[in-house]
Amino acid sequence: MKENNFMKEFKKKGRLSSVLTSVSVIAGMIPIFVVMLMVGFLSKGNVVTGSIWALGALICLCQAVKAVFYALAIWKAHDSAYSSLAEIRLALIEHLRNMTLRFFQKRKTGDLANIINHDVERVELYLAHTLPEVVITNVLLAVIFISVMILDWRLGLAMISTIPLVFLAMYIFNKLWTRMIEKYHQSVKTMSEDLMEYIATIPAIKAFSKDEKKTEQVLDSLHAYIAWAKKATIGEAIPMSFIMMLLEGGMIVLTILGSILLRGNQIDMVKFILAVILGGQFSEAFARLMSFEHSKAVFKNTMATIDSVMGVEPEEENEKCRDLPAGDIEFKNIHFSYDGEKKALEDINLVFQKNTVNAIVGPSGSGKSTLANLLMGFWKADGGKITIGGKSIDAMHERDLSALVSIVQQEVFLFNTSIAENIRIGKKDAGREEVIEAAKKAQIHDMIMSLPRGYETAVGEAGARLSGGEKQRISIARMILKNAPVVILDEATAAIDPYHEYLIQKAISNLGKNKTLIIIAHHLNTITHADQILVMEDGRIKARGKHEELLKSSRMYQAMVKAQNEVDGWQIKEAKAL
Ligand SMILES: Nc1ncnc2c1ncn2[C@@H]1O[C@H](COP(=O)(O)OP(=O)(O)OP(=O)(O)O)[C@@H](O)[C@H]1O
Repeated sequence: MKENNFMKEFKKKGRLSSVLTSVSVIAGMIPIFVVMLMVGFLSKGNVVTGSIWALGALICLCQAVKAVFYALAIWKAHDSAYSSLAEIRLALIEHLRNMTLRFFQKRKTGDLANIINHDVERVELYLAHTLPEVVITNVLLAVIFISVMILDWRLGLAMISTIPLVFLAMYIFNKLWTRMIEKYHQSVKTMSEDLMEYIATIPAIKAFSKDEKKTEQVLDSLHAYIAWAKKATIGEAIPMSFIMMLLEGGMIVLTILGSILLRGNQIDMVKFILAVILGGQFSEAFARLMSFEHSKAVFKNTMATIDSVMGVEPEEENEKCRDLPAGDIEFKNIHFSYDGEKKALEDINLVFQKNTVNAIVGPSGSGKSTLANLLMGFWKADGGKITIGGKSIDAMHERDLSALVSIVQQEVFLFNTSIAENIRIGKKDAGREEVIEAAKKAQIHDMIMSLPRGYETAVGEAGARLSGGEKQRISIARMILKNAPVVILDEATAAIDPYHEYLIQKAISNLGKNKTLIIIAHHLNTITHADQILVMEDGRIKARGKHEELLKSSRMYQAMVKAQNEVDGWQIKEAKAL
């Protein structure tokens, strides 16, 4: 749904509100004319008491009609705005549902959440509050202008004589405001991203107590934003005062011309006073209309932000296939860069044979996770080809690839529902017995049973504070249920105590023999039995082979094993000392 379609849709819904608003405005104007008419009659002395009562009743009726129709108009505007709001949110969610994983790797989730929550909320603000006011003001301006023209066309033209200058000034200032609003949006976005990151990392920040600089940085960015907002307010106030002055100019022209016409008996006093009153209302209403320009610019900017998501066409999906091509995995001449400059993977050629255990080792930043990301289809290689069972993953449907390859990531995401539901994500129709069986294989059943509500314990409950290792085992239970032929395990980098490491190892071995296992290993002692170990450095594969072969052939691997042994020796000493 693009901006235009969306606006068309809203305007259709908002038509009734506009009609109600117009009736309310006209009803509000009638008393002024009636009073002036009465003043005219009074000045000629031909008014009976009954007419004054009738006039009072008419004014009351007009005010009541104005109030009732205004309330109805606002209700209808809110009704249309809220249904539009829901429609935009649904359209956004539906659109995001169709986007491939690659899209979510590029767009920050915080940014998308901000659009769905705050930007859409801003649309409501404009549609439900500003737009009805814009309609009211436009109708009011039209009614006033027509009335003054009927009173005396020369006064009508005098009233609008400075309007061309107002439009010229608006044209000039609008460019300045558009820039200001873009800057405002950008700074609000940066500030909210900073704040979100800050709140998410408070525990880590606190751990650094006095030495941490992040709090000051966030406060600085808030102060900078406030200083900028103040400057922007001045940038808006000064041009607005100038425009107001120009509008008042129209009133002055009308008063001078009216006085001349009055003196020359070309109009009577009643017409003159009525024109002056209406002229005052006209410039007031016009100034209000101008003040909505700012909201309109914010609205346009918001719609452009929403369009930055809606405008991205979902990538065309490949056909789903009937027989998933489980088999050897092959990377042929793979090149990849995240930013188009720095190579994250270079000239990768490898084969993970079906149903073998493979390990990828290497220093931090050497490209291990990137390799897994490419196999999962999170990112597309810049050059080369990845095949599973001979079929290129680029030609596979996203769901097929996801059915073929599972990943247990370092950071396991758990939904805030029961532990059973979290495991069931692996297979949504799995029965309770199946869930328990998977948890047993993943070595997490006993821990779950020790919780007060067992499998029904919600992950967010105080009793279910799970350690990194426990979360990984829940994730392994999901994998067991999912039963994909290829499993990638991104080992936690953080040190896990030997007992938990043993449980994770046991859980992995329970995944089943008929799986292709790819372990991104940070603890070398867990992969000595692997059928193939790839040693990576700077995005390239530097050596490959079994543990014993690499111990002989790769200096880098030797150094890594030596470092690991030192850590293990140190851990054993620590344990003995306790
Ligand atoms: N999302 C990303 N955007 C940009 N660059 C990235 C991204 N993810 C990783 N990189 C960069 O790509 C290179 C390879 O990173 P990768 O995460 O694959 O290494 P790794 O070997 O898995 O590291 P670690 O052991 O620390 O997890 C690094 O230079 C890293 O900074």
